[in-house]
Amino acid sequence: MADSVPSLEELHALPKVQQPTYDDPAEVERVTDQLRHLPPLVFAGECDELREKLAEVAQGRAFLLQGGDCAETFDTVTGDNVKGKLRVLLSMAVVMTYAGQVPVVKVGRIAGQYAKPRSKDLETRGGVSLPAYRGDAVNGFDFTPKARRHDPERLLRIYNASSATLNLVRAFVKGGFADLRSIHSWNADFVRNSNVENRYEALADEIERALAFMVTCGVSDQTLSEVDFYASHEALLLDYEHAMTRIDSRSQLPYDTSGHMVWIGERTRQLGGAHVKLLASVQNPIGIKLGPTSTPEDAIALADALDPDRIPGRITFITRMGAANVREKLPPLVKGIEASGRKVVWVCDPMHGNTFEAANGYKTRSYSDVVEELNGFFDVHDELGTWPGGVHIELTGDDVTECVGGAFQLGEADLANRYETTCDPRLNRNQSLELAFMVAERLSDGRIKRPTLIDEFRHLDF
Ligand SMILES: O=C[C@H](O)[C@H](O)COP(=O)(O)O
Ligand SMILES: C=C(OP(=O)(O)O)C(=O)O
Ligand SMILES: [Mn+2]
Repeated sequence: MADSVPSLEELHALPKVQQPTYDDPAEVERVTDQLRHLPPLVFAGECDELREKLAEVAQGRAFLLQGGDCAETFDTVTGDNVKGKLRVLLSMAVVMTYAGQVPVVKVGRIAGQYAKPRSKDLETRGGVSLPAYRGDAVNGFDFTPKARRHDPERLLRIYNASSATLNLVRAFVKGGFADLRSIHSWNADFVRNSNVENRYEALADEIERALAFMVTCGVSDQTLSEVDFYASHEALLLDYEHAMTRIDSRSQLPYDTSGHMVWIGERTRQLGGAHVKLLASVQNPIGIKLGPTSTPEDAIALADALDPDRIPGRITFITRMGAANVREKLPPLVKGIEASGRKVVWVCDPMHGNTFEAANGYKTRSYSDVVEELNGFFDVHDELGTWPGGVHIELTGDDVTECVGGAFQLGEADLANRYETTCDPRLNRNQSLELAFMVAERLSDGRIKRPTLIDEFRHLDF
């Protein structure tokens, strides 16, 4: 990649948006100095490995599942919470791999997703205005002046929280939890009688039979017991991401070691801006969010700025058009990039273009809009002959009530029951698994000649 890492001063001199306003620069410097001396959270070789897997996705030989919280919080860095997110992601991946018949690259919005861009700088309640909550990396969720102060010390806390999370994720995925032979137990405490559960259990039974056969044939134990799982987040806070950027001792090249994959958000992807400049200088695979106002020229210019050498797997475009826009807005972008000769990963984020406020004031999304955008995404790629490379989902392993619809037909009145997100509404575990079946169905459409598993499940009445 072309650029060397800019100094922090150079970065801050560039146009930048969505940054904290700290009141004591000396405090920020003390914190970033400490961060610079702490060990990297990820190893450069792992970032390369993920980039190579994403290159396979770009070629249409694999599919990306990227998912997790909108905003991780310090309070939810617990064993149960991390396990819950991991098991829903692993279950989704199994459904997509087996029913969709495609290898799935697994990436969490996890171990670093602590900073949020916001539409408004201030939040007003009962006539009182305070700084908006910008994620635990910046300030606290409580509506008090003390909590809402932008506190640089929090950057050290996100380092520690990310480190604890990643440590557990690594232990789970390499230490036996992800063993394919225990897929039944990942969802052992499903809500009984759910149609999603029936489908999952039927699929798990079939996989168990297939695994028994593979073991008999001599497939190695390690293949079944370990998975590769990667961490990603939005690289929003320039001070933090810059402090976590290190030179790889093997290659002498810079990597942002705060996560394996980092992405640039819809609000911070200005050409010539600080975020693009910083991420252009590191070797990690990079995501770029593209909303409905993006033009093909924007997409091409961003790809050129971030990937002048056209390194396979480097660029993932995460499109978030909204269900009503995707069929009109996505094709010009895909055509433009294809015409430029690039092979990128195209991922659908069916969440961020479909947010609305329910009558009772909750920020929510409808499961049917999510499915509608995904269907539009698959249809567009079918028509253009390009590969629909993956999905990017805000989800949780808990049975929260934040998005309406889905198998249990959650209504707006149900939102109050378990609305726990501090930012955007997430799919709960059942909605997430239901979505995985929908995606698997689209992936296997017309590609698998034998009667599909989905056909076999039809009698289950879902
Ligand atoms: O994921 C993030 C949100 O979409 C973003 O922070 C904007 O949310 P807001 O409109 O509530 O500020
Ligand atoms: C803020 C987010 O998305 P976007 O940049 O697409 O709005 C997000 O992914 O949480
Ligand atoms: Mn979000």
